Order: sequence, then structure tokens, then C-alpha cells
Amino acid sequence: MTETSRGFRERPVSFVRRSGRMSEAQERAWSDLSPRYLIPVERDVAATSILPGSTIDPAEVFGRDARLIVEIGSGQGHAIVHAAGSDPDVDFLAVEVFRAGLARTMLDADRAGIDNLRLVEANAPEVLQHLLPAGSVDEIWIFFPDPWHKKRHTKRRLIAPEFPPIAAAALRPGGVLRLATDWEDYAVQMREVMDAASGFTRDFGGDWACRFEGRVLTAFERKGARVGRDIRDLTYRRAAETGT
Ligand SMILES: C[S@@+](CC[C@H](N)C(=O)[O-])C[C@H]1O[C@@H](n2cnc3c(N)ncnc32)[C@H](O)[C@@H]1O
Repeated sequence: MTETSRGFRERPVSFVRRSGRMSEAQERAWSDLSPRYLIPVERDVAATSILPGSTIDPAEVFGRDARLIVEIGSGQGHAIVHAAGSDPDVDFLAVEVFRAGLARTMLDADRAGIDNLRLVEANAPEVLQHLLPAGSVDEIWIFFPDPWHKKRHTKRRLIAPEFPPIAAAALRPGGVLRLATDWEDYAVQMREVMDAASGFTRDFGGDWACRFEGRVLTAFERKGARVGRDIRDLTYRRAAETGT
């Protein structure tokens, strides 16, 4: 039904794995830099799954206690490498299924001498549910998620009613979820889903949040703006009493 070389999931996932060949530099980055940056994970049935119960301790992984920001769908890693370089006191986790993007992220992180960043190659909802301890995440960032704009594909969208409880459980009380998209109908869906989610409150007035100043301009945002789409930001805060 959905991805996989190893097995099938019951629900559609928000990605189709690109076979995209890696360049020689990316292949080298993958083998040389994975030990430093990539968190090894135990799989369930599917190739990008996470085995339930295989939870990590972020303090052990990063070697310290610090705020933790998780970016879902980090792509080439431009936003998270920049953020990690700008904020060395915070720990960052990039979650992505696109291996060439992860390799590029590691290359850039290594070049910038970044130590406060780790990567996971896995389906993001499973990372939030099974890999990270409940209440361990300070912020979740999801910038320009795949829009799945054809009607028959919208069921693949990540920000759907199943997502907020998973995000709420991973976030600490008061933690923040930041979203951005250039697809108007997805922005509206995100707002409807998140407004209706019992674990979250809006962290913006008016129709949309201001552009998140910590977000660097990526190709996806540039392309959306070039073809005249409005870029929509949304910010939600995990209600203090949820799941506690
Ligand atoms: C449109 S790209 C945006 C990349 C990046 N955020 C940016 O703004 O440049 C969306 C990315 O999300 C990744 N992705 C989609 N669903 C995912 C999931 N369930 N788990 C992990 N990564 C996912 C895709 O592989 C893709 O690289």
C-alpha cells in the first residue's frame, strides 16, 4: 500500500521514497559522517519505521541536557544546519527519509564544525511516537511539507487529525509547533486541524503567524514566492495540561 522494500504499513505515509542516486561526495559523507551525526535506529516492519519501545535518551545522544528542536522533513538541511550553527546552546534533530538530503546535511554540518545536530532517517510520526521520550521536545518545525495537492493524494498530508496528538505527546508542556507552507489549501487545512486539536493553542493573532525569523529561505519557499503564492506561517503551543 505505501513505501517499502521490507514491508507495508496500514496507513499511507506522507512521502514516496526517492531512489535518487547520491553523488560521490554524498556517498562518502554517508559512510564517513554517519557515525558522528546519524542516530542508529531499530526498525519495525517498514524500511523507514521505528521499532516501538526503542526510545533513545536525548541527553545521552547529545552528551548534555539542553533544549531540543526537531525538524521534520529537513530536506537538504539548510534550515537546521543554519539554526544549529546560530544556536550552539540548543540541540537539533533532523528527521528525513531522503538519504541524499541527509548526506548533504551532514556535509554542511561537518564543514561548519557543528556538534549540536543529529539526524534520523525515518518516518517522522514514528520518531515522535517511538524514538523520542514523551515531553522531551521543545519545538517541532515543519517547513514546506509535501503538499499532496491532488485530491486523491491529500490523505497523505502529514498535518491531518492523526498528527496533533502525536506531536503533543512528544512536546513538553508549553512547547511549540511551527509550520510553514506555500499551498493555501494546505495552510487552511493545517489551521483547521490544529485549531481543533485539544492539545494545542494558537500562538498568533490574526489569520496567520508572522514569518518565523529563524527560518532560512530554502528553494521551496523561493519557488512558491516566485510563482506568486503567499507563504503561510502557523505557530501553536502545546497546552500545559495536555497529557499530563
Ligand atoms: C517539500 S520538501 C521540504 C524540505 C525542507 N523543509 C525545505 O523547506 O527545504 C519535504 C521533505 O519532507 C520529507 N518528508 C515527507 N514526509 C516525511 C516523513 N513522514 N518523515 C520524514 N520526512 C518526510 C521529504 O522527503 C522531503 O524531503
